[in-house]
Amino acid sequence: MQNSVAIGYLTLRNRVFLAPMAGITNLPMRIIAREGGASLTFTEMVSVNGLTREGRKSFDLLKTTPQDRPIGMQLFGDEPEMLAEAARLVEGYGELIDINMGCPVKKVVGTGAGSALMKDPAKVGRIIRCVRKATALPFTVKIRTGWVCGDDTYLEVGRIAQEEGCDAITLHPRSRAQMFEGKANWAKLAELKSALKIPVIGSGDLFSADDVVRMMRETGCDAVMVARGAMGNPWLFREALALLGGEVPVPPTVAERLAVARRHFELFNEFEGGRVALMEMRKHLAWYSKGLPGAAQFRAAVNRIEHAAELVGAMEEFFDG
Ligand SMILES: Cc1cc2nc3c(=O)[nH]c(=O)nc-3n(C[C@H](O)[C@H](O)[C@H](O)COP(=O)(O)O)c2cc1C
Repeated sequence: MQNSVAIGYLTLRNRVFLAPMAGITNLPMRIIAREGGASLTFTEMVSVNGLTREGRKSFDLLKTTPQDRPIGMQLFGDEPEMLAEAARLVEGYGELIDINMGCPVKKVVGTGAGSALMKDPAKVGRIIRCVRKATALPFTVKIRTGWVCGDDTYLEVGRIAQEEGCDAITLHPRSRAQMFEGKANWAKLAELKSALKIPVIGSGDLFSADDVVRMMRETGCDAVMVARGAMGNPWLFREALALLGGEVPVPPTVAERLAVARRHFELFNEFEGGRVALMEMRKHLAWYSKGLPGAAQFRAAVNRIEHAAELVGAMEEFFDG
């Protein structure tokens, strides 16, 4: 289970990916996850409206580096032709195209995109047909179980995705109405896996190496995507890979925590610049320090810091001290 997996012509060196997260899986976070062991990462979702109107902000979200490859570019929109046009525009920016059919937030579903598409499998079919014609890149969709509980469309959407030429499908087995409440229903992931021939990627409630192994065993899914569990814990990837390979996972040492937090800050400085780096690191340091003694005081101190050198000092004191 630790071995490679193919999505279309793209071979990934292992089956543990970093999931797309808007506002979080930017370039520094993706590099950190990759150095932790993730074999594939995704951009934050990018609006096809923005891309087709040549919005600089939308193209900025596709910013990547050679060490951040292979990368999946996640698009959101609801118009088949616009999604196809966006797929053509981004073709040179990454290795895989994914369409977001799972986002539950009002701003997105209000436009007919994200999980609103789970209400209309016929439209999903038109979108996939159109995008499939537009790009030769490996192409996937990421879905939820349906719009509301009791009105599941994931099996129908899954079959359509396979028939129309998707190379893989990711399921986060919650309905749109559930948002992030309750538990992800992994039995539905198992059902989708047995219904399809294309690879099925599992998402939902992966917070430890043990969760990753259990999801793969219980559902038979071909790969997994870690989302919230990777925040402040990029060691989850190496721990999961160790456990999948029959080895005992090794938790991070204090020195590793400090080294990775420092590296994360350096990456933010390199790619985003000073002020953004400081602001972004506040969020990540809250995650890196979660559960450690003195975390609350550390967070409060970090939130007052205005200079890079001071932040590094606070990190050294907290993780090393
Ligand atoms: C803050 C946040 C932002 C997210 N943004 C996206 C997104 O842009 N595209 C997407 O397909 N899923 C997005 N997701 C969903 C995750 O990719 C994942 O499917 C979900 O969080 C379940 O996995 P988890 O339990 O491991 O967190 C987001 C989740 C969170 C918590």
